[in-house]
Amino acid sequence: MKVRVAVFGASGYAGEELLRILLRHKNAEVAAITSRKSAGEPVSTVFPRFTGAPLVFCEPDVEAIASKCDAAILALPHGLATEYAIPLLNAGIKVFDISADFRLRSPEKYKEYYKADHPAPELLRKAVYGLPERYREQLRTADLVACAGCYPTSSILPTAPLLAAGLVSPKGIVVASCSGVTGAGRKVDLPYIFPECNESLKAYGVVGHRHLPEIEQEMAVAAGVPEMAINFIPHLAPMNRGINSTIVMDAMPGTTLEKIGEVYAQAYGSEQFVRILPPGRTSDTKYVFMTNTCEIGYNLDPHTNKVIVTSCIDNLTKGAAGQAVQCMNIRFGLDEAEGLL
Ligand SMILES: NC(=O)C1=CN([C@@H]2O[C@H](COP(=O)(O)OP(=O)(O)OC[C@H]3O[C@@H](n4cnc5c(N)ncnc54)[C@H](OP(=O)(O)O)[C@@H]3O)[C@@H](O)[C@H]2O)C=CC1
Ligand SMILES: CC(=O)N[C@@H](CCC(=O)OP(=O)(O)O)C(=O)O
Repeated sequence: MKVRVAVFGASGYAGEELLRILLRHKNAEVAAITSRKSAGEPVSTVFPRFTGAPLVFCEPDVEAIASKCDAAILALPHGLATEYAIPLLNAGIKVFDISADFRLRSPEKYKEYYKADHPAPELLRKAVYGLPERYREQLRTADLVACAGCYPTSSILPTAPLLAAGLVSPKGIVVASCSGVTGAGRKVDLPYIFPECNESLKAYGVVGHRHLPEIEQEMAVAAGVPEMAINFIPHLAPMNRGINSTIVMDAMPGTTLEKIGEVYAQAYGSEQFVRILPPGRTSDTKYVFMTNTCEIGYNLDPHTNKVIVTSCIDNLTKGAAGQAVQCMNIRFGLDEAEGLL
């Protein structure tokens, strides 16, 4: 079986990574790639690495594209997904949205952080959160998948099992994350040009970043509490791709390194895309570069009684395109790792 996949926003960074994965995927066929600026151009004009692939960018014309695909992956700037998702869903296409548009369950939180009413709150209820290690069963039947964000993926995977097992307190958690510059998209904008971000490491959005409610939402589900309040401190790091999140949590009484290791082994021992390092080690973006893996290291500091975990992903793979394809593989009953190893 070949799933016919349309990629909306294929000329961006997430789009490029989707094409890299989908072109080697045994059970997927790229049915359409969209870009307004490059419509009519062969894919190699924008990405020479795909020279030889018989793909030409087209306008994001939903009706024309819906008739020739089974799945649509939306790699568009946030705020646009609803206008594409509704007609695609009506045409029976499975939709995998890489943007943030359907990730928050609460329309009120969406309004607070995205400064607009959600255009289709009923779709927030319908969407399944696209983080396979947490929602695999629901993904098997999902029509609309809200792929987890990049910072949230790196934050939720290492914390959820510890919160669920009661090894750490849900109060007072601090997540400090560093992202490569491709996280900001393929655009020309002063803070992201080479002289500005090279040889520089800088925090931004230290209060109220738009990924904060997404991380809190999923941590609260894991902890079994109605709401959580954490600090999320993103940084722009002078590298192209990769995210490292360092997460500091209060250990609950009786928490030991051994227990943390056991909980991780139970949660992720059979997961193909989560690597738990031996106790005392820290994760490194170098070892997840261009992979769909989340690498997690864990430590316990007896001096302050804090659990300190580090977690690395490639923002474009496990943080975006790889995650979307992993969700698509699950939804279509394919080998979950197809195209991703
Ligand atoms: N970069 C990352 O690490 C991650 C990104 N994401 C999310 O994935 C989405 C894509 O990100 P990224 O690839 O970085 O973004 P880019 O800016 O690199 O690419 C955006 C793509 O969308 C197209 N596009 C832009 N505006 C419109 C429009 N109004 N209508 C139709 N198409 C449009 C662009 O092509 P054209 O303008 O030619 O139409 C381009 O192909 C975003 O929502 C982002 O937040 C999620 C996780 C990680
Ligand atoms: C470095 C950088 O600018 N990162 C982006 C987040 C990356 C991203 O694409 O966010 P989504 O996962 O919500 O789509 C930011 O801070 O807004």
